[in-house]
Amino acid sequence: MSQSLWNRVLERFCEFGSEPGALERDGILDLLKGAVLEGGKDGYSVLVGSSFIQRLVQNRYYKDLLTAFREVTQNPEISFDVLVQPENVPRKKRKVVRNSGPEGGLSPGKPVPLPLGEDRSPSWNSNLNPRYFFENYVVGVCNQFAHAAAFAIANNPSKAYNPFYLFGSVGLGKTHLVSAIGNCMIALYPSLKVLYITTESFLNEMVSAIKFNKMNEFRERYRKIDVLIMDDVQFLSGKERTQEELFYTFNALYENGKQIILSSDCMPNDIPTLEGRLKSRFGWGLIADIQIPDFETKVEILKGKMAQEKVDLPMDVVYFLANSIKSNIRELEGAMIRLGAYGNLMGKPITIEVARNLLSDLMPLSRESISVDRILQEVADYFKVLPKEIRSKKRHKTLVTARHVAVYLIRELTQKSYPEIGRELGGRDHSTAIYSFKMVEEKLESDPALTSDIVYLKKKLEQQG
Ligand SMILES: Nc1ncnc2c1ncn2[C@@H]1O[C@H](COP(=O)(O)OP(=O)(O)OP(=O)(O)O)[C@@H](O)[C@H]1O
Repeated sequence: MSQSLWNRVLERFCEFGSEPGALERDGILDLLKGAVLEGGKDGYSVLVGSSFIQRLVQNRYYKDLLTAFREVTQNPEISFDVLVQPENVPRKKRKVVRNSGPEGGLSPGKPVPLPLGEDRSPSWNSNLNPRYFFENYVVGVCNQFAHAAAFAIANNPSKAYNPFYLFGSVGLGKTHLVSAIGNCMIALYPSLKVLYITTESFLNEMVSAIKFNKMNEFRERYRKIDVLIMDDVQFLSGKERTQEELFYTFNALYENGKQIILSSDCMPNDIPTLEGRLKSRFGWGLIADIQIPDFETKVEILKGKMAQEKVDLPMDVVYFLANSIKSNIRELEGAMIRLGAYGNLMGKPITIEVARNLLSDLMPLSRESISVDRILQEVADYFKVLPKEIRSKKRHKTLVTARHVAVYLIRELTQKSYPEIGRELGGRDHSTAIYSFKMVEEKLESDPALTSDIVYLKKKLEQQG
């Protein structure tokens, strides 16, 4: 009953969508759909998944939600609290952790009501993607430093590090992290004017302002920002006029103590034809990078994305993806979505074989760069036997297991067909190779020891290329 009331409130809330802040609202909806409405005559509580969402709702959406709530219930007196629902929050702490939100101290515990704010609805469109926040950003060795810096900046705008320059190669989570800073800031400090803009949009706005003789308005708009988040500044390369305009914007903001956050795919010095004065300014504060994630971080990211997108893949397929897609998280995510869609549309279980066939375009490199001899050597070392024994006809237990594992890894990590694998393994028949592969594939579901053997060996082979 309460939940259907909540859904009606959300429907009404959506209808306020043409006002400033509508973009954020579209994203906040996803977060709010997971909330639970409790209560009755004396008042209602909305239980949300984390203190971050609590703050976001409280500081930015409360007034509109309350209006929607009152309209739907036709009760102008009614109100609700926003509480954190403890069991909705991930508790696991491991080497790779999903962050529990800003301020460290905002970690979930017993429900914490916040004082109801006065009207603090947004009148400023930050242009931030509301799906990117600290809580769904997985922290691993690859991004620990960048994350810590981002977190500090989010909590102390303009005081911690200014400017903050984040770089890393394609699809490694730069936009996610800089957006998380912005989203956290507007949750903690609702009156801050945070603006996220891509370098391309900045350029387009400027070109249009020049065309329509509106440069004063353009400059005015950028001078009144408290936090400028500019994504992909490598695209400044070769754009002299844009560089010049950004230089003036940068100076005005910096001199007024405003926070500047920049992301790029390389260090300032490596952006071709970037003016020296911008190069040096970009490095005035803190430069941090995001590196290629390790296997565990990729698995953790995949698990988070699967939960978010409601995709259910078996763990061996998750390991397979994390192992095969080397460096681009966007590709990893795309692969997961593709497999999820295939599973839904075809109604078939997703196996490693299916994944390999569907995603062959994403993983050609890993399948070409590892030789059969290397795989046999690694497997032999691991099981303390010799490669020639794996190829032999001998059938004692360790050798049989090593042979099955070798077949499985060759099939996974190379382009070899089953007949070729059979030949490589001492002239065996292709049906023997298929049997070995299937044996391992089936056992992976139920045999943790075998799974960890495979994961270890794959990781080792892939790392050394
Ligand atoms: N550590 C992480 N935790 C959770 N999700 C991540 C992480 N790193 C990347 N992602 C996800 O990967 C996808 C790509 O990330 P994002 O767009 O931020 O990358 P980028 O570095 O800005 O890419 P580009 O260089 O193309 O601009 C996003 O969906 C993002 O949520």
